[in-house]
Amino acid sequence: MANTTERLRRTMMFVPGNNPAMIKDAGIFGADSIMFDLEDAVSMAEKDAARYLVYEAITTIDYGDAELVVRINGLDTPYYQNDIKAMVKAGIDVIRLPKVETAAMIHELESLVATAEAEFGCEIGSTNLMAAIESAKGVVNANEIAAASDRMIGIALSAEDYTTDMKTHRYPDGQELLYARNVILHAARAAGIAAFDTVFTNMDDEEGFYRETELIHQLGFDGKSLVNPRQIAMVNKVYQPTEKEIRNAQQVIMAIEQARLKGSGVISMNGQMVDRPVVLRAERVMRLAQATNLVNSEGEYIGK
Ligand SMILES: CC(C)(COP(=O)(O)OP(=O)(O)OC[C@H]1O[C@@H](n2cnc3c(N)ncnc32)[C@H](O)[C@@H]1OP(=O)(O)O)[C@@H](O)C(=O)NCCC(=O)NCCSC(=O)C[C@@](O)(CC(=O)O)C(=O)O
Ligand SMILES: [Mg+2]
Repeated sequence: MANTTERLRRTMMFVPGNNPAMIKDAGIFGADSIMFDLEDAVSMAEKDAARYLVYEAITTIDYGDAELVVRINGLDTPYYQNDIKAMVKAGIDVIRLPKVETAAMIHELESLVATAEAEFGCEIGSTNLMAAIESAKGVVNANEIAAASDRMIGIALSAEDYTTDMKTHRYPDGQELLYARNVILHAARAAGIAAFDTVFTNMDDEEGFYRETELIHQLGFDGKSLVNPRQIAMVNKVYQPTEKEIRNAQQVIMAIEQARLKGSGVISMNGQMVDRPVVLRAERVMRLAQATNLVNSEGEYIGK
């Protein structure tokens, strides 16, 4: 079974591992996950210094409730083994492996992580994993990658490298990503793990950012990789359930309880059939509403 622990992962913000100022303040913006980058944001000359800096940050700075993720260097580099050792020793929550193309790559990562956990006296299995899919081969093998380990918490689309591999580039309507987004989403859902959409890199195009976030929310992604703190509030706004959705979810949950008391699993509410999938969706809306403080402990809508 995959690691299905459900936590909010709407926003996973990249923080360059060689930038002390950004690393120091990364916790103040309210990202669900902070992702320290040791890979493409860091030049070859700074790889060792960045690893050391990120290790120090994780072991000394209080990032509150944020999940701490590190994007290590790829398995085709001379850096990944030292990255894994240092990050496991630091007690990182999640290791994100870039440019994953096969399940065997996740197996190799898993084995090195287990060895490091044993070496540093960490609980075996305490380090979660995720994969970034950045090529056609990765998309083709997404099902096996998503199911490759019990430690996997999610898979992410990485559109900058992916569109390069596909001999195209990114367009405003995102048609070039439609197939990969759907494959990644289905692979994640089939494996019971999270799916993350790609970064949006034009900081001045707020309208484009909203359009893309609304699309991936509609498709069913858990969240998005981000490059800038200004993008966090915009994603949260799209992912926040509306008052109408919350009130409807409350009604659905009350209606089905009444139905169950009468021995039925299906009921009509305002002309709408309410059965198990409708109830599961309503429960998810309420979990999101609780996590975002839109309801009180009694489940009553309190807004913001
Ligand atoms: C984009 C920009 C240059 C814009 O600069 P700007 O100067 O316009 O930013 P401003 O908004 O003015 O900053 C206001 C204040 O926030 C601070 N601040 C900004 N960003 C912050 C941040 N990320 N973390 C903490 N703090 C931050 C800043 O220091 C300032 O603080 P202060 O001075 O105190 O006011 C900057 O954000 C940035 O460098 N981003 C990270 C870029 C990065 O990591 N790229 C690699 C990952 S993608 C990749 O590899 C492709 C991929 O692999 C992806 C995949 O796999 O998914 C694929 O293939 O698709
Ligand atoms: Mg990339």
